Amino acid sequence: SKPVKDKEPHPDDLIPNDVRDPSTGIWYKKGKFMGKGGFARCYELTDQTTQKMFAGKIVPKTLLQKPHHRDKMTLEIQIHRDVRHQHIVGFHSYFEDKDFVYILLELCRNRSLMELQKRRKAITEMEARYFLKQIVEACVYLHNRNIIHRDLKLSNVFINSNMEIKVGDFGLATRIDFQGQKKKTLCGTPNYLAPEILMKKGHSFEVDTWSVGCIVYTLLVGHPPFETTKLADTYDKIKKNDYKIPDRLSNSAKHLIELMLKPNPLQRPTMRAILAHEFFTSGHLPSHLPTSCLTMAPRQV
Ligand SMILES: COc1cc(C(=O)NC2CCN(C)CC2)ccc1Nc1cc2c(cn1)c(C)nn2-c1cc(Cl)cc(-c2ccccc2C(N)=O)c1
Repeated sequence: SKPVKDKEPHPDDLIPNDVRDPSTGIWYKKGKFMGKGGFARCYELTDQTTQKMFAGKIVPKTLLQKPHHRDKMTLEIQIHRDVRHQHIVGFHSYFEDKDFVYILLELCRNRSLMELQKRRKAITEMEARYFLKQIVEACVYLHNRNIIHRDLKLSNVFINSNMEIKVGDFGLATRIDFQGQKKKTLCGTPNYLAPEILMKKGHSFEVDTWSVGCIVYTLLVGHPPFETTKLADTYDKIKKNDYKIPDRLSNSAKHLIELMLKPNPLQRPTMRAILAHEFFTSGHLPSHLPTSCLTMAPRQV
């Protein structure tokens, strides 16, 4: 008879309940499992001295054996630890023990735009204006520092307890080393893939504009612009720039989406130009949103 494969220990069981940062001596208690992405599992981690809570991204070193994977993790940490902005997830610290790498990040108690969009489907233009402004401000900051995020998507745009946006997950981010440099490779699959990456034409900052265009479209329409049931068909639609904007959207929203989803990257607006677009002045731009927006549309004034 076939030998019964002894049950793999569940990854949770292997992560200690209490972890210590060797460089500070601070102990953290592992709390609730919050999600997983790529090689990482995310748990609440509480500083035992201050009781401050963090989102702890924990990566087993068994998954970082290949130098290529280790280098990617190192690059993610190097880029994220050097940025600091109101609308970018705060990087607190990172450390490792025998078995794991721990990255302590700003905890966003209202999760991400992915959960909000799943629950709400299409949100109002006023809410989209509010979220888009903060996402683009984070991108202006990153692009000014020659950093391309390359994986802007709903689940990487987090929402804190004040309903403020925090862009996170620098796992596919890269630095431009000189003016005009075009990146040729990208290992990983961004969710909202720009055509120039698909067609391997070399890419730069404009891929972030494309991704943010897909985010705005998805928030206002209720589904992604190029979504199909098969990945090959989605790639086909991206290459053909085959998408439709429903008439119910305002002209300024339609115009902005069309600009951000231009097939030719050189025709897409820079992040700073997006902030100057009439979409932001064509309707109310709230300074805050109530948490009720996570589950229902705000009353239209
Ligand atoms: C209290 O704060 C949170 C609660 C929850 C929560 O209650 N999740 C439950 C969903 C239902 N299941 C059954 C149980 C868990 C999720 C995210 C939170 N906040 C949070 C997460 C964060 C960060 C900051 N804040 C940062 C920075 N990175 N991540 C992060 C990291 C990784 Cl590796 C994966 C994901 C993730 C994975 C898959 C889907 C969604 C996500 C997602 N975007 O939350 C998120």
